[in-house]
Amino acid sequence: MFYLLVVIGAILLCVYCVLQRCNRNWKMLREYPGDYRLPIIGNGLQLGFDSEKSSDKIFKLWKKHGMKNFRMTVGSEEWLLVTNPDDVATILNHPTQLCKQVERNTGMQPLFGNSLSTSEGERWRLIRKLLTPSFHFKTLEKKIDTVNEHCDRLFELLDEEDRIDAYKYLKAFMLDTVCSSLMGVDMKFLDSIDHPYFEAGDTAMKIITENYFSYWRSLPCLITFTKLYKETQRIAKILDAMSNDVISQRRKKIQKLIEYAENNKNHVMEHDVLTGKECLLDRLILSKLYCGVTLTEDIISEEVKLVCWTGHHTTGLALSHALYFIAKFPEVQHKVLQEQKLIFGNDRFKKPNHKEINEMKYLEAVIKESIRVLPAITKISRHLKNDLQLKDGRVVPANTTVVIFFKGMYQDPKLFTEPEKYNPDRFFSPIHNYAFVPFSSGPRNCIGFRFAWAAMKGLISNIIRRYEFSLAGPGTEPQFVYRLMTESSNGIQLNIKRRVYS
Ligand code: HEM
Repeated sequence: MFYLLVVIGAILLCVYCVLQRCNRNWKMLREYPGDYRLPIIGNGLQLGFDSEKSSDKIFKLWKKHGMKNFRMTVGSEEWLLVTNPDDVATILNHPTQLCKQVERNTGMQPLFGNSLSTSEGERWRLIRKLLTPSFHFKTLEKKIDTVNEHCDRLFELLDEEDRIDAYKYLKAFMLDTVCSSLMGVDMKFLDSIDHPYFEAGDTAMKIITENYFSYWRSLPCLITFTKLYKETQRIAKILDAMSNDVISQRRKKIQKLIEYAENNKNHVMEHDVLTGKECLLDRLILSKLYCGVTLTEDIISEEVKLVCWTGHHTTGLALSHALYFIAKFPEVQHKVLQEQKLIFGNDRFKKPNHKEINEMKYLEAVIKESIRVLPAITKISRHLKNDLQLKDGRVVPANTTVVIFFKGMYQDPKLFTEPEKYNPDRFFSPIHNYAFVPFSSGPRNCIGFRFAWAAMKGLISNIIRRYEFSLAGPGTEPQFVYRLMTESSNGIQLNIKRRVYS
């Protein structure tokens, strides 16, 4: 009887503590605008049941609450949606608030395990440190050479076409570039643009978005009976097969290189495997050499899967969207071309180098404006481990999910005048340093941002001197959907014609 009373007492104490804590959190959160919350589901119904439309609904709520930071309760989780750039700076630059949102991680983990983008603590620190040298700016010149090489292969295909779905070609181009530059293998995806990996990669994005907005996702007993679960298993197998293929091809190459080095002792230090900067996969496979820890096969496979998918999907979308706007606005296309002529004269075939890529300021503004209008990633997040004070003195309590809502920020007239207009020139006027951070910032920013810029500017520089682009015409206008990334459900259909220089 005594023990029973102790147990009941302990349970009551716990309940009391939880209620107290919620109450404390709620007192802090209700300082922000937001709607009335229903018991258990909170404001969940306001997101609806179609995950593809949830981001649009959040956008409408943001407008309703004065285009300012606002709160929502989704199931049992508290969200603060942030669009104030001063607050974005505080959050992203925080040295210890580095955990990602629980909902997003639950969405990604079935496909990408506990890889760099979802992990925290020791695992995240170890892998981040191990992979960072592969993205160092000193490695860029070589990466640009790889971009140029794959452009040649891409143009052999485009020369045969007069109309393309840019997604198909540019995702394959990016995946080949990622595999060659970072994995040290030539996978030749451009030779099979209908490879099942691409359908799997697209479906992965839908699954992550659906998981993100499904309240019942954290009940595994319910999930295992759903169609979504079976689909997730199917996609996971395809993504696994691709990364395992990449790893086994590189392992064979490493083996050959080591044998060669053993037989030719003078050449040992000359090879990439032993200088170890460029090839990300070598750093994973030979991790003992670089960080003193041997990684398991599972860890290597998860990291390769993540880098291949995220590296080609985000950049492939951003590139396609930039070409879409270039095709839609002939005056923008003309200015991009003029800038190329200033750099290369009338040479349509000169491959750009790092210095020339840095000179392409107008092209950079075009890509930025394309990402602003169609955010490659619509939101990023941090799950707060401790209370966090924002600039106006209000405190966001621990356990809140802070969602940096890019889609809202980029449409905020306080930050971008006439935000509905596509106007690359706006990037030549001063803007708040944290009003536009598509690659995030601070200790957990996008590890691949330099590579992404080099690939995007390198590809467009090559392609725009070779072809003219226009929209494919009535009935083909892209239907944009705001998943965790912005995508068109019917691709990006463009007319393409060999360019004649006047
Ligand atoms: C236009 C292209 C790209 C965009 C817009 C983009 C954007 C982002 C953003 C917003 C994040 C989240 C950062 C955060 O939560 O603070 C991220 C993370 C990441 N990105 Fe990118 N990215 C792009 C290309 C790439 C490429 C080319 C690679 C690699 C080849 C890459 C690899 C990663 C990885 C591994 C992470 C996780 C980093 C971590 O959590 O430590 N991304 N990216």
